[in-house]
Amino acid sequence: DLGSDRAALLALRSAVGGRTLLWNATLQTPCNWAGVKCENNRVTVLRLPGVALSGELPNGIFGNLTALRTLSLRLNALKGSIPSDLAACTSLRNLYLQGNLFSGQIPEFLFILHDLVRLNLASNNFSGEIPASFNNLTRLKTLYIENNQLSGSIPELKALSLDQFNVSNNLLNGSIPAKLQTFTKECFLGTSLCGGPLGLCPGDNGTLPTGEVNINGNGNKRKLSGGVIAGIVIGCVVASLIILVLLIFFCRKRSQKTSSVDVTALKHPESEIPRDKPASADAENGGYNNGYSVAAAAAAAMTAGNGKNEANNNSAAAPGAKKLVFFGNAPRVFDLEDLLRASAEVLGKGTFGTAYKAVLDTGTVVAVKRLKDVTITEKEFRENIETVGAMDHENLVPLRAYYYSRDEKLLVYDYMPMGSLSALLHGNKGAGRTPLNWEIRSRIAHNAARGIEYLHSQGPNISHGNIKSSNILLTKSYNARVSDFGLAHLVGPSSTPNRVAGYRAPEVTDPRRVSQKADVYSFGVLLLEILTGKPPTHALLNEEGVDLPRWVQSIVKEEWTSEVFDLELLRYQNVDEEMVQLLQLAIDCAEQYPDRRPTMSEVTSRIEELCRSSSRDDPQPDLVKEASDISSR
Ligand SMILES: Nc1ncnc2c1ncn2[C@@H]1O[C@H](COP(=O)(O)OP(=O)(O)OP(=O)(O)O)[C@@H](O)[C@H]1O
Repeated sequence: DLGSDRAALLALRSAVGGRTLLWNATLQTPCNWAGVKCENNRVTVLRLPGVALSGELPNGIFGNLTALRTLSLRLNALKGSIPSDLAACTSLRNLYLQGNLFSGQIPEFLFILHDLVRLNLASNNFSGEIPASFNNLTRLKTLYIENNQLSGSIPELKALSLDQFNVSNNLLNGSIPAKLQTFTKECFLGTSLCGGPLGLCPGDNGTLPTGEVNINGNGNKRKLSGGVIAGIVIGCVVASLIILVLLIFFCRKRSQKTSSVDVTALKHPESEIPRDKPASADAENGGYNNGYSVAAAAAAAMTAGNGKNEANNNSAAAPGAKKLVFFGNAPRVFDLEDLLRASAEVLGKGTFGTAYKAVLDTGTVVAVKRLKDVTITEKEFRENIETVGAMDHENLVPLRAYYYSRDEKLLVYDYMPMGSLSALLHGNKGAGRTPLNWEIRSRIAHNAARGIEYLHSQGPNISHGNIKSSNILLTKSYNARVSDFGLAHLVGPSSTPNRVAGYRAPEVTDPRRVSQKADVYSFGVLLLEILTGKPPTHALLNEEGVDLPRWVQSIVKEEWTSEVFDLELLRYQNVDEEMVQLLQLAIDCAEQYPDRRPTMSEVTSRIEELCRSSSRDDPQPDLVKEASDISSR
């Protein structure tokens, strides 16, 4: 009954949960505890993903939770074997244990659970062979067992009709059974398997096709004759020489080009920006230097060397180069002339150039970014900017238009009146400060995650590349929008200011070589910043400062404690479970190894899950939860 379910949950908490599961034990019913769902007075769903559970699951707990249909303990630090009394949970349909440290063989008792539909044991330390008894689980649709130490060959799984399957990164060998050969090769990589998507096995049809070497197999390579080897070596040497000659040729061409750019840059030096006050409003403080008017001068600087003059002397410019290029079908409400006449004010100087607030005659306010150090070609620039302009999501700051000429590159964005998250968190500590309670912070985190998730959904190679709190801008109602996306691809090599380093994933050694997983890292640091109220700095650059991920991890390792959280946040409420869950998510995102970080869509659904009670603008949380349950990867 519910009483014994409740007792079992509390036993689970004291065995592996420590203080991370802040379930309110004074409540008689466990049905409102985070991660718990009931039906007909029994606990049917237990989802505790990524909440730092650790240690071994003892026997005697799951034997009581016999009505469980979904059990998710993924992304924790559970070790040892799966307790055998789980066999009593015969209604179990979904079992997600991926991302733990479970070891030993895949236990036989799992095959009594005939209702299992989704089974995910990936990214653990399971060893031994894949049991043929999987054939008992005739309803199984998902079998993920990748990233383990499983050995031997894959048994025939004739009784199963799987939709999802992955055995990659195991010690498996032998041929892929016919029934599984419909899955793509990614599902088998990192093993010594052969056949199906990985190509023929030795001995299939007598021999390997001529010239084919099984790159996946370990002992399956056929010996090549001395003549063939000599041929390959000579071929490689000749090819390297040709590449070398081509490289020298292109480098020469490129250096000629660079010097011609330098000459034109001298004609329109940066010094045209008024120097009465440095044009570097502290971006970390929001960059709103009211009363500092650069007005017409800045507007002129924004378009230095172009406009009317250029019409006469820049005949090399592409057709339309003297015009603002607008995105989408929206009517052109202003043109370059209007922008020139606008009064402008410096918002701040960033990695890619200086940002201005420009107020047009019509009253329209826009933010104009004047890019510096653009070294890619015009064609590349226009292609890249088209991709940026095509992005359309309520949590992205829309890029309305751009201007490109040889000497000037301008980007026109919607102006965001409430400034940046950086300014909100670290600016104005005195009276008149917007109090940042949990509701606002968690909503900003959710909005930003959605914006980045949208970007990532546009293609595997699309990433933001510069996620940080000064690029999270706020609307009047404190909804957040992500800005500055795609700019890393628009400029050439340039030095990156120190403050970016605190957000940069450890594997990103060249700031332009960004990836979605690197974005997830930066987003993790951003979450830590939201929760701790501390700006990230880089240990190497500022020994006094905090390396946020390391600092938080060191505290969390000792004991879960309220010390990590921003005091301002704690002024409104005690540390509660959602805050701890968001902290755990932040730590997961800021994992050192990219593969261990969640994807942005996983991040969004985890935030949605934990915001459900506090956020009113949560879109269809149940749908999202179901989706994350099914794809739980
Ligand atoms: N559309 C906008 N509306 C309002 N303020 C903006 C807008 N775009 C940028 N800002 C503000 O202008 C300042 C400078 O922005 P900018 O993006 O040039 O630099 P940054 O964000 O500090 O660094 P980076 O160039 O690396 O992104 C920041 O404080 C930023 O919050």
